[in-house]
Amino acid sequence: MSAVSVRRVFKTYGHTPILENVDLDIDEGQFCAIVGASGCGKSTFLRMLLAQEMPSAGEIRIDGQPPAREPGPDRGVVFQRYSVFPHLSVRRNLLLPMEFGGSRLLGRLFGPRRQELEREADRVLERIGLAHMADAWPSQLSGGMQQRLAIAQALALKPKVLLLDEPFGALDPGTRKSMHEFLLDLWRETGMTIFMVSHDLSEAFTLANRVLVFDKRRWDPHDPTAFGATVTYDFKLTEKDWEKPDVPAFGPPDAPQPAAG
Ligand SMILES: Nc1ncnc2c1ncn2[C@@H]1O[C@H](COP(=O)(O)OP(=O)(O)OP(=O)(O)O)[C@@H](O)[C@H]1O
Repeated sequence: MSAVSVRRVFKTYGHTPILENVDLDIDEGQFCAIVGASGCGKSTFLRMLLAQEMPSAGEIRIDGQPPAREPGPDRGVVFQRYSVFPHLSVRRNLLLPMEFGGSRLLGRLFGPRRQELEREADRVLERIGLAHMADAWPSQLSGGMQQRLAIAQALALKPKVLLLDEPFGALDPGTRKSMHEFLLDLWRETGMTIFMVSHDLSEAFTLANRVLVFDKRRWDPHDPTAFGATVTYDFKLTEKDWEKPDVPAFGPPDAPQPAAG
């Protein structure tokens, strides 16, 4: 059974089709990058995996079940804009999901298990270059630092499915590279299934082992909103073809091309 199955999913807002006939099987442990033109429905697709939106038609299954409406350790999520708790220190921000993961019924943990988690949190903070800020408030961190913390927070739960919506967009190139390595290490360690929306093709092809291109198959020049997007290319990469393949430019197939000069 696929970890995630998407069967003939359509999504419409009002009368406007956004996605049409998306049909996918994602294996457990696959790292799927989702790329496509702005506004083609990539975030909408992620929101359907989170059950924040329902398909207008078709169905989505995660481990054979419809995606749960409640957030839980089965799915972690990171959005482009960092979303950490402003009233908790950096260390507490990281400990909170760890405690939640380790003690779902009992609430806060105490004793040796808690000390173990604190040591684990400190190791992660060291790893993401925030050890010196462990006792600071999020407001004292730069945007890039806050995003690193948000990513580490989502990963702390070791979710089965991780959903990333442009998670590295706001990071400087050096930080971005070290967060790429951090994510890849955790992916290899945990074998979680990852969906990552990215506008950066090289990032998509460097990190993921499957790249889904969302685009419109049909295009009405008189009404650009007449048709929704679907998966037009599905690149399954092996270690050997980790190099970026020749990917066509995004855009509707029959859209007028900009005039040269
Ligand atoms: N709640 C909503 N109600 C109505 N229209 C919406 C809603 N959410 C998204 N849309 C529209 O659906 C389309 C797809 O939006 P979405 O954010 O999924 O695109 P995207 O591919 O993630 O874009 P970007 O790359 O720019 O982030 C857009 O035209 C957007 O305006």
